[in-house]
Amino acid sequence: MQAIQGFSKLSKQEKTDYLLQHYLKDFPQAEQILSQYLNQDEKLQRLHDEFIENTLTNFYLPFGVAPNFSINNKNYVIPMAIEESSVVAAASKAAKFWGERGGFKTTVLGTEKIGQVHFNFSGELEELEAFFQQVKPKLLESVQSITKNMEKRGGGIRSLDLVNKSEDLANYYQLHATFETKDAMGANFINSCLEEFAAVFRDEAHLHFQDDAELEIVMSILSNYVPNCLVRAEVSCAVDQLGKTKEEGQAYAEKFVRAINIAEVEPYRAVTHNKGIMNGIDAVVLATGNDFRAVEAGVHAYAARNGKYSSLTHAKVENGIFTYWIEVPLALGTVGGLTSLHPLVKLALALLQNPSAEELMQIVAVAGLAQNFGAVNSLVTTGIQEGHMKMHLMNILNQFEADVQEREKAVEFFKYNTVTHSAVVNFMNDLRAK
Ligand SMILES: CC(C)(COP(=O)([O-])OP(=O)([O-])OC[C@H]1O[C@@H](n2cnc3c(N)ncnc32)[C@H](O)[C@@H]1OP(=O)([O-])[O-])[C@@H](O)C(=O)NCCC(=O)NCCSC(=O)C[C@@](C)(O)CC(=O)[O-]
Ligand SMILES: NC(=O)C1=CN([C@@H]2O[C@H](COP(=O)(O)OP(=O)(O)OC[C@H]3O[C@@H](n4cnc5c(N)ncnc54)[C@H](O)[C@@H]3O)[C@@H](O)[C@H]2O)C=CC1
Repeated sequence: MQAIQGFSKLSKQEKTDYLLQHYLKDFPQAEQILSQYLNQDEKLQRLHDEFIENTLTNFYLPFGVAPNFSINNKNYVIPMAIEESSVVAAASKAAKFWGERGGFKTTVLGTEKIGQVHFNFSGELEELEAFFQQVKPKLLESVQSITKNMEKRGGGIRSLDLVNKSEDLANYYQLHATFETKDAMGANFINSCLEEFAAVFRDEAHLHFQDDAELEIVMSILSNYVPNCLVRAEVSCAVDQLGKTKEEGQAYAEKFVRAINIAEVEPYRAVTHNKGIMNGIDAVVLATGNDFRAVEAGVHAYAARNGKYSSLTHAKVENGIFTYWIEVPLALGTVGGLTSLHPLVKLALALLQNPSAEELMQIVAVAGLAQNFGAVNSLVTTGIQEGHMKMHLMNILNQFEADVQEREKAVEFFKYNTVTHSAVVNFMNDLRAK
Protein backbone atom coordinates (compact mmCIF):
# COMPACT_ATOMS: atom_id res chain seq x y z
CA MET A 1 0.00 0.00 0.00
CA GLN A 2 1.21 3.49 -0.89
CA ALA A 3 0.73 5.59 2.28
CA ILE A 4 -0.29 9.20 1.81
CA GLN A 5 2.32 11.45 3.42
CA GLY A 6 1.41 14.64 5.20
CA PHE A 7 -2.36 14.10 5.12
CA SER A 8 -2.66 15.75 8.54
CA LYS A 9 -1.07 18.93 7.17
CA LEU A 10 -3.65 19.37 4.37
CA SER A 11 -6.52 21.82 4.80
CA LYS A 12 -10.00 20.46 5.45
CA GLN A 13 -10.94 21.08 1.79
CA GLU A 14 -7.78 19.35 0.55
CA LYS A 15 -8.47 16.34 2.76
CA THR A 16 -12.03 16.20 1.48
CA ASP A 17 -10.90 16.48 -2.14
CA TYR A 18 -8.38 13.67 -1.64
CA LEU A 19 -11.07 11.38 -0.22
CA LEU A 20 -13.60 12.29 -2.90
CA GLN A 21 -11.05 11.49 -5.57
CA HIS A 22 -9.62 8.29 -4.09
CA TYR A 23 -12.38 6.68 -2.04
CA LEU A 24 -15.74 8.27 -2.74
CA LYS A 25 -15.91 8.38 -6.55
CA ASP A 26 -18.94 6.09 -6.52
CA PHE A 27 -20.75 8.10 -3.86
CA PRO A 28 -21.78 11.29 -5.69
CA GLN A 29 -23.62 12.78 -2.69
CA ALA A 30 -20.46 12.70 -0.54
CA GLU A 31 -19.42 16.34 -0.89
CA GLN A 32 -22.93 17.62 -0.26
CA ILE A 33 -23.38 15.43 2.84
CA LEU A 34 -20.06 16.50 4.30
CA SER A 35 -20.85 20.17 3.83
CA GLN A 36 -24.49 19.84 4.94
CA TYR A 37 -23.37 18.69 8.38
CA LEU A 38 -21.00 21.61 8.90
CA ASN A 39 -22.22 24.30 11.27
CA GLN A 40 -22.92 27.67 9.66
CA ASP A 41 -21.42 29.44 12.68
CA GLU A 42 -17.72 29.49 11.81
CA LYS A 43 -16.54 29.88 15.39
CA LEU A 44 -18.64 26.95 16.59
CA GLN A 45 -17.45 24.84 13.66
CA ARG A 46 -13.83 25.63 14.46
CA LEU A 47 -14.40 24.56 18.06
CA HIS A 48 -15.71 21.18 16.88
CA ASP A 49 -12.96 20.86 14.26
CA GLU A 50 -10.41 21.21 17.01
CA PHE A 51 -11.87 18.59 19.36
CA ILE A 52 -10.18 15.88 17.26
CA GLU A 53 -7.80 15.58 14.32
CA ASN A 54 -8.50 15.39 10.56
CA THR A 55 -12.07 16.64 11.13
CA LEU A 56 -14.13 16.75 7.94
CA THR A 57 -17.57 17.55 9.33
CA ASN A 58 -19.81 16.87 12.33
CA PHE A 59 -21.54 13.65 13.28
CA TYR A 60 -24.88 14.31 14.97
CA LEU A 61 -26.46 12.21 17.68
CA PRO A 62 -29.93 13.08 18.94
CA PHE A 63 -29.90 14.93 22.26
CA GLY A 64 -33.03 14.07 24.25
CA VAL A 65 -34.28 14.27 27.81
CA ALA A 66 -35.94 11.91 30.27
CA PRO A 67 -38.06 13.88 32.76
CA ASN A 68 -39.59 12.96 36.12
CA PHE A 69 -36.55 11.47 37.88
CA SER A 70 -36.73 11.71 41.66
CA ILE A 71 -33.28 11.04 43.14
CA ASN A 72 -32.93 11.37 46.92
CA ASN A 73 -36.15 13.43 46.79
CA LYS A 74 -34.74 15.93 44.29
CA ASN A 75 -36.26 16.20 40.81
CA TYR A 76 -34.17 15.88 37.68
CA VAL A 77 -34.61 16.01 33.93
CA ILE A 78 -31.83 13.81 32.60
CA PRO A 79 -30.14 14.66 29.27
CA MET A 80 -29.33 11.73 26.98
CA ALA A 81 -27.34 11.58 23.73
CA ILE A 82 -28.03 8.31 21.93
CA GLU A 83 -28.95 6.97 18.51
CA GLU A 84 -31.17 4.04 19.58
CA SER A 85 -34.93 4.43 19.62
CA SER A 86 -36.91 3.52 22.77
CA VAL A 87 -34.04 4.17 25.23
CA VAL A 88 -35.21 7.66 26.20
CA ALA A 89 -38.85 6.51 26.30
CA ALA A 90 -37.97 3.54 28.53
CA ALA A 91 -35.95 5.74 30.92
CA SER A 92 -38.81 8.27 31.08
CA LYS A 93 -41.38 5.58 31.75
CA ALA A 94 -39.23 4.00 34.49
CA ALA A 95 -38.64 7.44 36.07
CA LYS A 96 -42.40 8.05 36.27
CA PHE A 97 -43.05 4.57 37.62
CA TRP A 98 -40.48 4.82 40.44
CA GLY A 99 -41.27 8.47 41.10
CA GLU A 100 -44.71 7.27 42.20
CA ARG A 101 -43.08 4.69 44.51
CA GLY A 102 -40.64 6.78 46.52
CA GLY A 103 -38.09 7.53 43.80
CA PHE A 104 -34.44 6.49 43.51
CA LYS A 105 -32.07 6.48 46.48
CA THR A 106 -28.34 6.71 45.85
CA THR A 107 -25.06 6.54 47.76
CA VAL A 108 -21.51 7.19 46.61
CA LEU A 109 -19.47 4.32 48.05
CA GLY A 110 -16.06 5.67 47.05
CA THR A 111 -14.27 8.08 44.72
CA GLU A 112 -10.77 6.57 44.55
CA LYS A 113 -8.91 6.70 41.22
CA ILE A 114 -5.85 4.62 40.39
CA GLY A 115 -2.65 5.06 38.39
CA GLN A 116 0.44 2.93 37.92
CA VAL A 117 4.06 3.23 36.86
CA HIS A 118 4.97 -0.11 35.34
CA PHE A 119 8.66 -1.04 35.46
CA ASN A 120 11.17 -3.88 35.12
CA PHE A 121 13.60 -4.69 37.89
CA SER A 122 16.17 -7.47 37.67
CA GLY A 123 17.77 -7.22 41.13
CA GLU A 124 16.82 -8.42 44.61
CA LEU A 125 13.32 -7.62 45.92
CA GLU A 126 14.60 -6.58 49.37
CA GLU A 127 16.92 -4.07 47.76
CA LEU A 128 14.09 -2.65 45.68
CA GLU A 129 11.83 -2.37 48.72
CA ALA A 130 14.51 -0.51 50.66
CA PHE A 131 15.16 1.78 47.70
CA PHE A 132 11.43 2.52 47.33
CA GLN A 133 11.05 3.43 51.02
CA GLN A 134 14.06 5.70 50.70
CA VAL A 135 12.83 7.57 47.59
CA LYS A 136 9.09 7.64 48.42
CA PRO A 137 9.23 11.07 50.16
CA LYS A 138 11.16 12.46 47.18
CA LEU A 139 8.60 11.03 44.77
CA LEU A 140 5.73 12.64 46.66
CA GLU A 141 7.60 15.91 46.90
CA SER A 142 8.34 15.89 43.17
CA VAL A 143 4.63 16.20 42.25
CA GLN A 144 3.79 18.99 44.68
CA SER A 145 3.54 21.62 41.98
CA ILE A 146 1.02 19.41 40.16
CA THR A 147 -1.01 18.46 43.26
CA LYS A 148 -1.00 21.83 45.05
CA ASN A 149 -4.33 23.09 43.68
CA MET A 150 -5.98 19.68 43.84
CA GLU A 151 -5.03 19.49 47.51
CA LYS A 152 -6.68 22.88 48.11
CA ARG A 153 -9.89 21.33 46.75
CA GLY A 154 -9.53 18.41 49.16
CA GLY A 155 -8.00 16.04 46.61
CA GLY A 156 -4.53 14.83 45.69
CA ILE A 157 -2.53 11.65 46.12
CA ARG A 158 -3.91 9.26 48.71
CA SER A 159 -1.31 6.47 48.64
CA LEU A 160 1.79 5.31 46.82
CA ASP A 161 2.95 1.70 47.06
CA LEU A 162 5.42 -0.65 45.53
CA VAL A 163 3.74 -3.75 44.11
CA ASN A 164 5.56 -6.94 43.25
CA LYS A 165 4.06 -8.49 40.11
CA SER A 166 7.04 -10.68 39.28
CA GLU A 167 5.09 -13.87 39.91
CA ASP A 168 2.75 -12.93 37.05
CA LEU A 169 5.49 -11.67 34.74
CA ALA A 170 9.23 -12.00 35.29
CA ASN A 171 10.88 -8.81 36.67
CA TYR A 172 7.59 -6.86 36.59
CA TYR A 173 6.88 -4.33 39.38
CA GLN A 174 4.65 -1.29 39.81
CA LEU A 175 4.36 1.95 41.62
CA HIS A 176 0.65 1.85 42.44
CA ALA A 177 -0.89 5.20 43.38
CA THR A 178 -4.40 6.17 44.44
CA PHE A 179 -5.88 9.62 43.89
CA GLU A 180 -8.80 11.84 44.81
CA THR A 181 -9.57 14.08 41.85
CA LYS A 182 -12.75 15.80 43.15
CA ASP A 183 -14.86 17.13 40.24
CA ALA A 184 -12.41 16.07 37.51
CA MET A 185 -12.36 12.62 35.92
CA GLY A 186 -8.66 13.10 36.53
CA ALA A 187 -6.94 11.28 33.65
CA ASN A 188 -4.60 14.13 32.77
CA PHE A 189 -3.92 15.03 36.40
CA ILE A 190 -3.11 11.41 37.26
CA ASN A 191 -0.97 10.85 34.16
CA SER A 192 1.02 14.03 34.89
CA CYS A 193 1.71 12.85 38.46
CA LEU A 194 2.69 9.37 37.25
CA GLU A 195 5.09 10.64 34.60
CA GLU A 196 6.78 12.82 37.21
CA PHE A 197 7.03 9.85 39.60
CA ALA A 198 8.54 7.78 36.80
CA ALA A 199 11.16 10.40 35.89
CA VAL A 200 12.29 10.87 39.50
CA PHE A 201 12.20 7.13 40.20
CA ARG A 202 14.35 6.46 37.12
CA ASP A 203 16.87 9.19 37.99
CA GLU A 204 17.14 8.06 41.61
CA ALA A 205 17.55 4.43 40.53
CA HIS A 206 20.32 5.53 38.19
CA LEU A 207 22.20 6.97 41.16
CA HIS A 208 21.34 4.11 43.53
CA PHE A 209 21.92 0.96 41.48
CA GLN A 210 25.29 0.31 39.91
CA ASP A 211 23.84 -1.22 36.76
CA ASP A 212 21.61 1.12 34.68
CA ALA A 213 19.77 -1.82 33.15
CA GLU A 214 18.62 -3.02 36.58
CA LEU A 215 15.54 -0.75 36.73
CA GLU A 216 13.71 0.26 33.55
CA ILE A 217 10.46 2.24 33.38
CA VAL A 218 8.07 0.67 30.86
CA MET A 219 5.12 3.08 31.06
CA SER A 220 3.04 5.33 33.30
CA ILE A 221 -0.73 5.53 32.96
CA LEU A 222 -3.94 5.77 34.96
CA SER A 223 -6.17 2.72 35.24
CA ASN A 224 -9.72 2.84 33.95
CA TYR A 225 -10.54 0.03 36.35
CA VAL A 226 -11.90 1.95 39.35
CA PRO A 227 -13.66 -0.57 41.62
CA ASN A 228 -13.42 1.88 44.53
CA CYS A 229 -14.94 4.78 42.59
CA LEU A 230 -18.31 3.21 43.13
CA VAL A 231 -21.93 4.34 43.34
CA ARG A 232 -25.09 2.53 44.37
CA ALA A 233 -28.62 3.37 43.23
CA GLU A 234 -31.68 1.65 44.57
CA VAL A 235 -35.47 1.54 44.39
CA SER A 236 -37.82 -0.37 46.63
CA CYS A 237 -41.53 -0.73 47.31
CA ALA A 238 -44.06 -3.14 48.76
CA VAL A 239 -44.84 -5.91 46.26
CA ASP A 240 -48.54 -4.82 46.31
CA GLN A 241 -47.43 -1.68 44.49
CA LEU A 242 -46.20 -3.75 41.55
CA GLY A 243 -49.57 -5.09 40.44
CA LYS A 244 -53.32 -4.50 40.58
CA THR A 245 -53.58 -7.05 43.40
CA LYS A 246 -51.10 -8.27 46.02
CA GLU A 247 -50.90 -11.66 44.23
CA GLU A 248 -50.25 -10.02 40.87
CA GLY A 249 -47.55 -7.80 42.43
CA GLN A 250 -45.93 -10.80 44.12
CA ALA A 251 -45.92 -12.83 40.89
CA TYR A 252 -44.47 -9.92 38.95
CA ALA A 253 -41.75 -9.29 41.57
CA GLU A 254 -40.76 -12.96 41.61
CA LYS A 255 -40.50 -13.13 37.84
CA PHE A 256 -38.52 -9.89 37.76
CA VAL A 257 -36.08 -11.16 40.42
CA ARG A 258 -35.77 -14.43 38.50
CA ALA A 259 -34.77 -12.48 35.37
CA ILE A 260 -32.11 -10.64 37.38
CA ASN A 261 -30.89 -13.91 38.93
CA ILE A 262 -30.49 -15.37 35.44
CA ALA A 263 -28.31 -12.39 34.45
CA GLU A 264 -26.27 -12.95 37.63
CA VAL A 265 -25.39 -16.55 36.77
CA GLU A 266 -25.45 -16.69 32.94
CA PRO A 267 -22.80 -14.61 31.12
CA TYR A 268 -24.59 -14.74 27.73
CA ARG A 269 -27.60 -13.08 29.34
CA ALA A 270 -25.48 -10.82 31.58
CA VAL A 271 -23.79 -9.18 28.57
CA THR A 272 -27.13 -8.22 26.99
CA HIS A 273 -28.57 -7.25 30.37
CA ASN A 274 -25.60 -4.94 31.00
CA LYS A 275 -25.80 -3.61 27.44
CA GLY A 276 -29.29 -2.41 28.35
CA ILE A 277 -27.87 -0.73 31.47
CA MET A 278 -25.19 0.94 29.35
CA ASN A 279 -27.92 2.30 27.04
CA GLY A 280 -28.77 4.61 29.92
CA ILE A 281 -25.29 5.14 31.34
CA ASP A 282 -23.55 5.90 28.03
CA ALA A 283 -26.31 8.28 26.92
CA VAL A 284 -25.86 10.48 30.01
CA VAL A 285 -22.08 10.08 30.00
CA LEU A 286 -22.01 11.32 26.38
CA ALA A 287 -24.48 14.16 26.94
CA THR A 288 -22.40 15.42 29.86
CA GLY A 289 -19.16 15.34 27.84
CA ASN A 290 -17.59 12.43 29.70
CA ASP A 291 -15.37 9.67 28.34
CA PHE A 292 -17.68 6.75 27.57
CA ARG A 293 -14.82 4.43 26.56
CA ALA A 294 -13.27 4.86 29.98
CA VAL A 295 -16.62 4.19 31.65
CA GLU A 296 -17.40 1.17 29.43
CA ALA A 297 -14.00 -0.45 30.04
CA GLY A 298 -14.23 0.04 33.81
CA VAL A 299 -17.83 -1.10 34.11
CA HIS A 300 -17.34 -4.36 32.22
CA ALA A 301 -14.17 -5.18 34.14
CA TYR A 302 -16.18 -4.63 37.33
CA ALA A 303 -18.94 -6.90 36.03
CA ALA A 304 -16.30 -9.65 35.71
CA ARG A 305 -14.49 -8.93 38.98
CA ASN A 306 -15.36 -12.30 40.53
CA GLY A 307 -13.92 -14.23 37.59
CA LYS A 308 -17.22 -14.62 35.75
CA TYR A 309 -19.06 -11.89 33.83
CA SER A 310 -22.25 -11.07 35.73
CA SER A 311 -25.14 -8.64 36.10
CA LEU A 312 -24.56 -5.13 37.41
CA THR A 313 -28.06 -5.02 38.89
CA HIS A 314 -29.52 -7.14 41.66
CA ALA A 315 -33.01 -7.63 43.08
CA LYS A 316 -34.73 -9.40 45.94
CA VAL A 317 -38.10 -9.79 47.61
CA GLU A 318 -37.94 -9.92 51.41
CA ASN A 319 -40.84 -9.57 53.84
CA GLY A 320 -43.10 -8.32 51.08
CA ILE A 321 -40.63 -5.63 49.97
CA PHE A 322 -39.17 -5.60 46.46
CA THR A 323 -35.65 -4.09 46.42
CA TYR A 324 -33.73 -3.54 43.23
CA TRP A 325 -30.29 -1.93 42.92
CA ILE A 326 -27.18 -1.31 40.88
CA GLU A 327 -23.57 -0.89 41.98
CA VAL A 328 -21.36 0.53 39.30
CA PRO A 329 -17.89 2.11 39.09
CA LEU A 330 -18.03 5.53 37.41
CA ALA A 331 -15.06 7.89 37.05
CA LEU A 332 -16.77 11.07 35.86
CA GLY A 333 -15.98 14.75 35.67
CA THR A 334 -18.03 17.91 35.75
CA VAL A 335 -14.93 20.00 35.10
CA GLY A 336 -12.18 19.38 32.56
CA GLY A 337 -12.27 17.45 29.30
CA LEU A 338 -15.13 18.67 27.09
CA THR A 339 -17.26 19.90 29.97
CA SER A 340 -16.52 23.59 29.64
CA LEU A 341 -16.01 23.55 25.87
CA HIS A 342 -18.98 21.89 24.18
CA PRO A 343 -22.02 24.20 24.30
CA LEU A 344 -24.48 21.30 24.51
CA VAL A 345 -22.49 19.70 27.32
CA LYS A 346 -22.62 22.96 29.25
CA LEU A 347 -26.36 23.04 28.66
CA ALA A 348 -26.73 19.41 29.80
CA LEU A 349 -24.85 20.15 33.02
CA ALA A 350 -26.95 23.29 33.57
CA LEU A 351 -30.11 21.20 33.06
CA LEU A 352 -28.85 18.97 35.87
CA GLN A 353 -28.33 22.13 38.01
CA ASN A 354 -24.52 21.92 37.61
CA PRO A 355 -23.86 18.80 39.68
CA SER A 356 -20.58 17.90 41.37
CA ALA A 357 -18.84 14.79 40.01
CA GLU A 358 -20.27 12.79 42.93
CA GLU A 359 -23.79 13.95 42.15
CA LEU A 360 -23.28 13.13 38.48
CA MET A 361 -22.14 9.61 39.45
CA GLN A 362 -25.48 9.17 41.23
CA ILE A 363 -27.52 10.52 38.31
CA VAL A 364 -25.71 8.26 35.83
CA ALA A 365 -26.15 5.18 38.03
CA VAL A 366 -29.87 5.96 38.27
CA ALA A 367 -30.09 6.25 34.48
CA GLY A 368 -28.52 2.78 34.26
CA LEU A 369 -30.92 1.28 36.79
CA ALA A 370 -33.96 2.93 35.21
CA GLN A 371 -32.93 1.68 31.79
CA ASN A 372 -32.48 -1.85 33.06
CA PHE A 373 -35.89 -1.66 34.73
CA GLY A 374 -37.49 -0.57 31.44
CA ALA A 375 -35.91 -3.42 29.51
CA VAL A 376 -36.46 -6.19 32.09
CA ASN A 377 -40.01 -5.01 32.76
CA SER A 378 -40.74 -5.38 29.04
CA LEU A 379 -38.90 -8.69 28.80
CA VAL A 380 -40.90 -10.35 31.59
CA THR A 381 -44.26 -8.92 30.45
CA THR A 382 -44.94 -7.94 26.83
CA GLY A 383 -41.56 -8.91 25.37
CA ILE A 384 -39.12 -6.29 24.16
CA GLN A 385 -40.33 -5.95 20.58
CA GLU A 386 -43.73 -4.38 21.26
CA GLY A 387 -42.44 -1.16 22.87
CA HIS A 388 -39.12 -1.05 21.06
CA MET A 389 -40.66 -1.44 17.62
CA LYS A 390 -43.38 1.10 18.46
CA MET A 391 -40.57 3.63 18.98
CA HIS A 392 -38.61 2.33 15.98
CA LEU A 393 -41.53 2.84 13.59
CA MET A 394 -40.30 6.29 12.50
CA ASN A 395 -36.90 4.89 11.53
CA ILE A 396 -38.50 2.28 9.29
CA LEU A 397 -40.81 4.90 7.75
CA ASN A 398 -37.76 7.08 7.12
CA GLN A 399 -36.15 4.22 5.19
CA PHE A 400 -39.19 4.51 2.88
CA GLU A 401 -38.91 8.30 2.81
CA ALA A 402 -42.56 8.35 3.87
CA ASP A 403 -44.29 11.71 3.51
CA VAL A 404 -46.39 13.39 6.24
CA GLN A 405 -49.67 11.77 5.16
CA GLU A 406 -48.12 8.31 4.91
CA ARG A 407 -46.62 8.73 8.39
CA GLU A 408 -49.96 9.75 9.88
CA LYS A 409 -51.67 6.75 8.31
CA ALA A 410 -48.91 4.41 9.50
CA VAL A 411 -49.01 5.73 13.07
CA GLU A 412 -52.80 5.28 13.16
CA PHE A 413 -52.61 1.76 11.71
CA PHE A 414 -49.86 0.63 14.09
CA LYS A 415 -51.74 1.87 17.15
CA TYR A 416 -53.74 -1.33 16.74
CA ASN A 417 -51.22 -3.60 15.00
CA THR A 418 -47.82 -4.91 16.08
CA VAL A 419 -44.84 -3.14 14.50
CA THR A 420 -42.42 -5.46 12.77
CA HIS A 421 -40.13 -4.52 9.90
CA SER A 422 -42.06 -6.70 7.45
CA ALA A 423 -45.45 -5.41 8.70
CA VAL A 424 -44.32 -1.84 7.95
CA VAL A 425 -42.95 -2.88 4.55
CA ASN A 426 -46.28 -4.53 3.68
CA PHE A 427 -48.24 -1.54 4.98
CA MET A 428 -46.21 0.92 2.89
CA ASN A 429 -46.36 -1.24 -0.23
CA ASP A 430 -50.15 -1.62 0.12
CA LEU A 431 -50.58 2.11 0.75
CA ARG A 432 -48.53 3.07 -2.28
CA ALA A 433 -50.22 0.50 -4.51
CA LYS A 434 -53.65 2.08 -3.85
C1 LIG B 1 -41.01 1.95 24.81
C2 LIG B 1 -41.89 1.92 26.05
C3 LIG B 1 -41.50 3.07 26.96
C4 LIG B 1 -43.33 2.13 25.60
O1 LIG B 1 -44.16 1.95 26.70
P1 LIG B 1 -45.73 2.25 26.66
O2 LIG B 1 -46.29 1.84 27.96
O3 LIG B 1 -46.28 1.67 25.42
O4 LIG B 1 -45.71 3.81 26.53
P2 LIG B 1 -46.91 4.84 26.68
O5 LIG B 1 -47.14 5.38 25.27
O6 LIG B 1 -48.07 4.26 27.42
O7 LIG B 1 -46.23 5.99 27.58
C5 LIG B 1 -45.88 5.75 28.93
C6 LIG B 1 -44.66 6.58 29.27
O8 LIG B 1 -43.52 6.03 28.56
C7 LIG B 1 -42.68 7.11 28.12
N1 LIG B 1 -42.79 7.21 26.64
C8 LIG B 1 -43.53 6.44 25.83
N2 LIG B 1 -43.39 6.82 24.56
C9 LIG B 1 -42.53 7.86 24.55
C10 LIG B 1 -42.01 8.68 23.53
N3 LIG B 1 -42.31 8.50 22.24
N4 LIG B 1 -41.16 9.66 23.89
C11 LIG B 1 -40.82 9.85 25.19
N5 LIG B 1 -41.29 9.11 26.19
C12 LIG B 1 -42.15 8.12 25.88
C13 LIG B 1 -43.26 8.37 28.76
O9 LIG B 1 -42.71 8.54 30.04
C14 LIG B 1 -44.70 8.02 28.83
O10 LIG B 1 -45.38 8.82 29.78
P3 LIG B 1 -45.93 10.28 29.33
O11 LIG B 1 -44.81 11.10 28.80
O12 LIG B 1 -46.97 10.01 28.25
O13 LIG B 1 -46.52 10.84 30.58
C15 LIG B 1 -41.80 0.59 26.82
O14 LIG B 1 -42.26 -0.45 25.99
C16 LIG B 1 -40.41 0.26 27.28
O15 LIG B 1 -39.93 0.77 28.28
N6 LIG B 1 -39.72 -0.65 26.56
C17 LIG B 1 -38.33 -1.02 26.81
C18 LIG B 1 -37.50 -0.42 25.73
C19 LIG B 1 -36.05 -0.62 25.91
O16 LIG B 1 -35.56 -1.15 26.88
N7 LIG B 1 -35.32 -0.18 24.91
C20 LIG B 1 -33.89 -0.31 24.88
C21 LIG B 1 -33.50 -0.84 23.55
S1 LIG B 1 -33.52 -2.61 23.55
C22 LIG B 1 -31.92 -2.96 24.08
O17 LIG B 1 -31.01 -2.42 23.52
C23 LIG B 1 -31.56 -3.62 25.36
C24 LIG B 1 -32.10 -4.94 25.79
C25 LIG B 1 -33.59 -4.92 25.82
O18 LIG B 1 -31.68 -5.98 24.98
C26 LIG B 1 -31.54 -5.09 27.20
C27 LIG B 1 -31.93 -6.35 27.87
O19 LIG B 1 -32.12 -7.37 27.20
O20 LIG B 1 -32.00 -6.32 29.12
N1 LIG C 1 -7.33 6.27 29.85
C1 LIG C 1 -8.11 7.36 29.90
O1 LIG C 1 -9.22 7.30 30.36
C2 LIG C 1 -7.59 8.68 29.38
C3 LIG C 1 -8.47 9.73 29.27
N2 LIG C 1 -8.05 10.97 28.86
C4 LIG C 1 -8.94 12.12 28.73
O2 LIG C 1 -8.68 12.99 29.83
C5 LIG C 1 -9.78 13.87 30.03
C6 LIG C 1 -10.11 13.97 31.51
O3 LIG C 1 -8.94 14.33 32.22
P1 LIG C 1 -9.04 15.39 33.40
O4 LIG C 1 -7.70 15.38 34.07
O5 LIG C 1 -10.22 15.13 34.25
O6 LIG C 1 -9.37 16.73 32.67
P2 LIG C 1 -8.47 18.02 32.43
O7 LIG C 1 -7.15 17.69 31.91
O8 LIG C 1 -9.29 18.97 31.61
O9 LIG C 1 -8.21 18.54 33.90
C7 LIG C 1 -9.17 18.96 34.80
C8 LIG C 1 -8.51 19.99 35.67
O10 LIG C 1 -9.49 20.90 36.15
C9 LIG C 1 -8.97 21.55 37.29
N3 LIG C 1 -10.10 21.73 38.24
C10 LIG C 1 -10.82 22.88 38.38
N4 LIG C 1 -11.78 22.73 39.30
C11 LIG C 1 -11.71 21.48 39.77
C12 LIG C 1 -12.47 20.73 40.72
N5 LIG C 1 -13.50 21.25 41.37
N6 LIG C 1 -12.14 19.45 40.92
C13 LIG C 1 -11.12 18.88 40.25
N7 LIG C 1 -10.36 19.54 39.35
C14 LIG C 1 -10.64 20.83 39.09
C15 LIG C 1 -7.84 20.68 37.81
O11 LIG C 1 -6.64 21.34 37.56
C16 LIG C 1 -7.93 19.43 36.95
O12 LIG C 1 -6.68 18.82 36.79
C17 LIG C 1 -10.92 13.30 29.25
O13 LIG C 1 -11.10 14.11 28.10
C18 LIG C 1 -10.43 11.91 28.85
O14 LIG C 1 -11.01 11.50 27.63
C19 LIG C 1 -6.72 11.21 28.61
C20 LIG C 1 -5.81 10.20 28.71
C21 LIG C 1 -6.17 8.84 29.06
